[in-house]
Amino acid sequence: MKLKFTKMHGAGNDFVVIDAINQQVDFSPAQWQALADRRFGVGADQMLVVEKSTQAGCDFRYRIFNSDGGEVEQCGNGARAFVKFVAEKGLTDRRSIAVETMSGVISPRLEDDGSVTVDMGAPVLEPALVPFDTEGLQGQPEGRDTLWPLMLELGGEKETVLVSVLSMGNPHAVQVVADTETAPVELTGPLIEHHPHFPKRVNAGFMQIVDRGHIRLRVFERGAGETLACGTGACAAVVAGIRRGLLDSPVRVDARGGQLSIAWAGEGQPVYLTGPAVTVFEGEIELAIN
Ligand SMILES: N[C@H](CCC[C@H](N)C(=O)O)C(=O)O
Repeated sequence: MKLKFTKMHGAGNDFVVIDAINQQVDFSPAQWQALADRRFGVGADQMLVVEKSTQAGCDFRYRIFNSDGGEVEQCGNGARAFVKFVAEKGLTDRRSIAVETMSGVISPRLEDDGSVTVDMGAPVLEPALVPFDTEGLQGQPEGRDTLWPLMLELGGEKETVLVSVLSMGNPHAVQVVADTETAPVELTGPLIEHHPHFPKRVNAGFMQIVDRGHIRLRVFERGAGETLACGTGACAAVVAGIRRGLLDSPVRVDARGGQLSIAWAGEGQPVYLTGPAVTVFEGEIELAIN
């Protein structure tokens, strides 16, 4: 079957965006993986699916599939591409929309300068809801945050990393490192992603504090590996840094693929993510796997 898609990115985190209102889209994990493959398919970190919402007050439903084929709860960079896509395709004449996701309603808004600001909702800080199993772990309070020790096994060597754990609808484990460029992201990222204390796996963030309003961030994403930017990862890192007393809102986040800005007014308040959304090309693909 032929599928129309739009290739987009948000600060280098790249997406295949699909209108499932005017096309029939019902793929298996294997088909999503095939679409995301950078050699045999279109190639993307995530696939974003646009549907009509049945939820009162919502304009659209937004489904997200990682390049490993798994459906997930949230994607911040994708939310910016989503609102640009529906505006460009004439699926709405509104610049600010309410979008239903697996983890609740988010509200992206197209700004006059072409950037997009997304109300990502409030962070979830209760470990059990992340979900994170704290059984057998001794948390260490730091400010209003708690640092949790994760034991990692690396080539027979044991290493413990201290992480902040929270959810932006999807799970995040964030650690502070001296220098993101020399941080062992490729080595420890997968070990954290698959750590047994995270029953749904986890996105692993590596944050370098530049000053109280500026961080550098790399994220080894659940189900996608390291990406050039992670919107929910940027939200999680800034929330963790503010709770630890290391950062003041708003915070500039330098990802490898571009710059994001995060604002958070504190406990119970929504996190605002601002950044670019770029359309790269339109395409059509005949999906071989049925
Ligand atoms: N890999 C993430 C989903 C994509 C998040 C990221 N691309 C963003 O911009 O938030 C997860 O499994 O939770």
